[in-house]
Amino acid sequence: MKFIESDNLPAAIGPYSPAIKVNGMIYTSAQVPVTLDGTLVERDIKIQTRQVLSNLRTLLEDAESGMNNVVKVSIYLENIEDFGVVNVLFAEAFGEHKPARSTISTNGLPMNSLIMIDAVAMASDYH
Ligand SMILES: C=C(N)C(=O)O
Repeated sequence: MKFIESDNLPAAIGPYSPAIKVNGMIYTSAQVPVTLDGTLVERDIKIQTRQVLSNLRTLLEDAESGMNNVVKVSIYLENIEDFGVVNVLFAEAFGEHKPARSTISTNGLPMNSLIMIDAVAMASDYH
């Protein structure tokens, strides 16, 4: 098992690793909509979704994987009404690649975020 850290991402906001690599697979922690310096972006679902997807992309690339290697995504929303907007931005981020996905709305997210996303992906050296 390898603990993945990245200098290109904000620090974890709790006692967990950004991602773990095991058996050729990358398991990411849920990404929150914060910038590299740890600042929470504006409380707007489009801005927060783009930041989370950007953080996820950076994390996966630093873990020798990538968006096209993603197998499963989990999305956590504060408001299920944001589902449609998130779908549009999700499709932009993943393009033709369509991972398996689950989306749930929750009663509150860390840092009062509107969205968090985590993923399971194949590492590029997976056989
Ligand atoms: C933000 C998280 N991934 C967490 O608190 O688990």
